[in-house]
Amino acid sequence: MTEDGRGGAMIVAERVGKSFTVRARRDGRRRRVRTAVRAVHDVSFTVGRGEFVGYLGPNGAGKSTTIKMLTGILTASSGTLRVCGLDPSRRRTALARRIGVVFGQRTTLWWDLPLRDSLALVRKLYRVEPDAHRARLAELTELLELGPFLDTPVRQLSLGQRMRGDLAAALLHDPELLVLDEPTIGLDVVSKATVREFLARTNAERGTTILLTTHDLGDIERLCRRVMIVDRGRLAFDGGLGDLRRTVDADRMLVVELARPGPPIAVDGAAPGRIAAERTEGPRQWLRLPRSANAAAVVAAIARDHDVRDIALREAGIEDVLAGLYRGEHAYGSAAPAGGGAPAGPSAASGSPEALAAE
Ligand SMILES: Nc1ncnc2c1ncn2[C@@H]1O[C@H](COP(=O)(O)OP(=O)(O)OP(=O)(O)O)[C@@H](O)[C@H]1O
Repeated sequence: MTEDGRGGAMIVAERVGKSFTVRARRDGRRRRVRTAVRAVHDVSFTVGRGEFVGYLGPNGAGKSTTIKMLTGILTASSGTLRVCGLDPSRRRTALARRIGVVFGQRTTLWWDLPLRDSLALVRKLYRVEPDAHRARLAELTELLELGPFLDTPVRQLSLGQRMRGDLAAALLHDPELLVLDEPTIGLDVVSKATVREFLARTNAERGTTILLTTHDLGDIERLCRRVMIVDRGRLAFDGGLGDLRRTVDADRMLVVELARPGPPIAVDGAAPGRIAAERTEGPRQWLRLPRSANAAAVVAAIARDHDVRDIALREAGIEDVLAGLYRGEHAYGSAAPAGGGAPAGPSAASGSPEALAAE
């Protein structure tokens, strides 16, 4: 990478950590104790120019804290961080000219101003030349379909309209990197589709690097070629969605439709343990198949012993995979993480504060 980050790597995080000091009563004691909460622990990764990366994890995993460090809002407690070749907390203003940031839960627009005026102020903040601004605004207006509400005060915009306005504000200065924290939260299916389509085009056609935090699995499946999963402050997985499915060895589900309702089906001998229906609904039954089970043998055994109308084998969707990971049912694979972080383990310290000192 060159000094200014134009060579290839857009984000380089090396063993980045962040601890917060909080004061809380512990074990019913009256005195409050200062404790350190490790929100992010030794996270290392590199994001290359032009990548579209999902940054995922359960609530409280450390995603927002990471994004705040990347954008210079928070300073890392340990490790080194470079975004566009800059140290975000020391070069916040210089960095702001090169990145765009959207927080789905908050707007950066001026509440009382029409969207058009809000965007004009953004132009001034980022010192975009008037001609470049006009051209870029026209382009964003078309892509994000802003036309019908450009002259409406931001406070009167629907959530979906406001989000499109926020995206325009974040991209008016044509940043190299776009950081998004839950950009589709609360949006209806049509607005989500518009936002996703826009993001996909921005990445593909302008080459904008995008880092996306979301709990919306549709966002991930539609947009992210690479996902990083943070769990209790540690980077637990870094790879493609397909790799994630393979790595976690997620169970498959067999859905059997019998000719008539009957007792729960059970099959012996096709896997190390017994496979039994975990759910029945009239003539339909659901059997969970571990990866180690021989699906053909299970299907043959059921067909031999039951009057079967239909059988379908459902591969685990990304939703099942992530739900299992977050609940701790699957171990993260040893292939992860790339970039040098350690797999999550019982020693991960986020959410388990360490006492510093009694007040
Ligand atoms: N300012 C703060 N002071 C103390 N603790 C904090 C602070 N900000 C975050 N934390 C703690 O750090 C941990 C990580 O929080 P963070 O907001 O980064 O998680 P997240 O992955 O973004 O969660 P969510 O998906 O719910 O938004 C949590 O245990 C949280 O309580």
